[in-house]
Amino acid sequence: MRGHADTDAPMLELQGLVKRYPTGDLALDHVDLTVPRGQVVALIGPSGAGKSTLIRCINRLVEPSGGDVRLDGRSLPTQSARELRRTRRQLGMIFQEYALVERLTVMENVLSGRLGYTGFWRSWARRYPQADLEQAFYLLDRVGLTGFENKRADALSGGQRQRVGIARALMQDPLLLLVDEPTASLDPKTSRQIMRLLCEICRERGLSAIINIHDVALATQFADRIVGLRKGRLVYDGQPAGLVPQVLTDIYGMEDWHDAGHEHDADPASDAREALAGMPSLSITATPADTASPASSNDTLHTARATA
Ligand SMILES: Nc1ncnc2c1ncn2[C@@H]1O[C@H](COP(=O)(O)OP(=O)(O)OP(=O)(O)O)[C@@H](O)[C@H]1O
Repeated sequence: MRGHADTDAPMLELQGLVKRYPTGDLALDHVDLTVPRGQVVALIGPSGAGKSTLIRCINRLVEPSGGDVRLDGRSLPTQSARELRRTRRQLGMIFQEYALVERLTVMENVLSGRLGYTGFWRSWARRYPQADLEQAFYLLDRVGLTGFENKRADALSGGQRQRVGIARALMQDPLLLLVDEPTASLDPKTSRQIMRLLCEICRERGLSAIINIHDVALATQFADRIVGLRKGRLVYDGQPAGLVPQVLTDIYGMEDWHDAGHEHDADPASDAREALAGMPSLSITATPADTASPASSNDTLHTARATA
């Protein structure tokens, strides 16, 4: 890994983060979150909870309305455009829709991760330093795409495209990965493979990540920590094992979570069985609501629980 800062600060700190859109929607309502180095956080919550907004406020694709975002000790909201460009190099973004350049090859797409370092003209002339080329080959091998270097992006499957997206983000040598619904367009088996790959790579590299993901089973299986958002507020912050039915109700609202496992068990498709094997959150056994306490003492949790 190259060029990482060496401070004792947490990798990411959100302090009282607020986002109110011009329409009046309050998407984030004073969110506090600290992510240490090397931790993989899954961000879950119902549609409209503010997950994408939170991810985008970190790299200022969406401008926060209030509060602070600190990356490795440096505050982002006040950075000038020039400083922000530099900071964004250190934030690897992986999108649901891959955001590849369709007519470029896999190798060119991966190398575009170095754009922020190499400069436009050098990239345009396709003159990348040897070290970047070697790194791109290495990363393509790591994500399982050796031999695909010269394929055009538009000739790839969804899973292969997401692997390119991961390699491209890693090419930036980021401090933090921001991952927005990486599996939303993928089948269950591919989703699981992609989530496993992402989390393995983070662990290998000591890389922190925030992954916005709808699939609670994948989140609990692969992430170190779960953060649940509801109506822009943090209502769960703790271990995957703490996602008991009462907590799921706090996050998503009323539902019979005990039935969820049975539905999945009944799925006849073998891919789905493979994808769903060993899902901790969906093999939940009945836990009395009054003993179901998440691993966090976050105050907003109790507020939200009271209103759930
Ligand atoms: N560009 C926008 N302008 C106005 N309101 C917005 C905008 N983007 C999001 N919102 C609102 O902000 C709230 C949070 O939206 P956001 O997309 O962050 O939620 P989400 O949890 O990512 O949802 P989903 O899981 O459906 O993607 C919602 O009420 C949404 O309608």
